[in-house]
Amino acid sequence: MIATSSRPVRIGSRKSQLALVQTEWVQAQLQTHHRDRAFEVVTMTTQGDNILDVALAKIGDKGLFTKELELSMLRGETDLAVHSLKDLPTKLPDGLVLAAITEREDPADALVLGAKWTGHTIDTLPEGTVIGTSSLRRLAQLRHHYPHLTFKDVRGNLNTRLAKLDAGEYDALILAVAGLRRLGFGDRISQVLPATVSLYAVGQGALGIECRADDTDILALVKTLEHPETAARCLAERAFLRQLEGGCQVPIGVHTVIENGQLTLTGLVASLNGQRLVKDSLTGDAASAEELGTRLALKLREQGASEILEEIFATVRPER
Ligand SMILES: NCc1[nH]cc(CCC(=O)O)c1CC(=O)O
Repeated sequence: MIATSSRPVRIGSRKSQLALVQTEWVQAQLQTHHRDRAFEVVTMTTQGDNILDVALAKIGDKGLFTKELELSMLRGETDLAVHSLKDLPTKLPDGLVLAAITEREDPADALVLGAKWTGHTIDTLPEGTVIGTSSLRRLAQLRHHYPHLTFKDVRGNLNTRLAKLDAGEYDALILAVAGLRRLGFGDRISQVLPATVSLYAVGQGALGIECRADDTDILALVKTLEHPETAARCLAERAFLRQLEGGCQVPIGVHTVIENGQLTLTGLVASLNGQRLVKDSLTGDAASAEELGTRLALKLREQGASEILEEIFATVRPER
């Protein structure tokens, strides 16, 4: 007799190539850990996949890439969802939880140069070179360090962006190392940007698995994929962001390391023009990761981050 629990576990995913590669990896991992269960992938389009003509920074809404996946779990049509952790809002809808965080790829940002700039680094690119990025975080930090470069918004999936670079619309792009490597474009990386140039996005390079809070069966299945060190780092980063954000995208970057159980979190809040950067670090027990994140956020607020954030909320808060 087939038990009810042998019904396939349904994994929700976006349809983008990167999302599918990530979800299929999670599916394969779950299958290895739970050979007696069946796992199937259910794909869906999210709001963020449809809005391709508006600069992402101007869309204040949280959860653009996650909402449809969450609604499907709440309706009982899927059992879990796989997200790029950096796209998952720091506050989840009632009834859903972040059940596991998987091992992180390199969380850094990468410089991808157009063919005519081969041999250059971000430091040697001349005045007026056009850099494509759609992230306020990358924009603010790079404007700060390289005011002579020109920045231009770029949208679309990774393939589209690389095609635009190759067509000469940009001289270079800044993209996450993780996404490039996962899609087999690791050889396009010209330079991995050091923390002195660009602090990464909260959760960048890690996958977040979300499920219903009361689904003990799925919670237990998914927990087997958790990577404790990545989880501690990302929980600190997410607590930091949660304390600072106020309903729209802001230039916030982080860097985390764990050594002998001690977690060091570096965080940065920047003004949009990159002229003001507030940056500091805290070290504490990795077991109290979230508390560390919150404390660092409050510390930055005391150092001027609150003024920067208020100014940004006043400028880019979307009209509704
Ligand atoms: N915002 C888009 C996005 N969401 C996740 C990744 C890939 C990297 C990751 O897993 O963090 C990317 C692309 C990018 O930022 O270059």
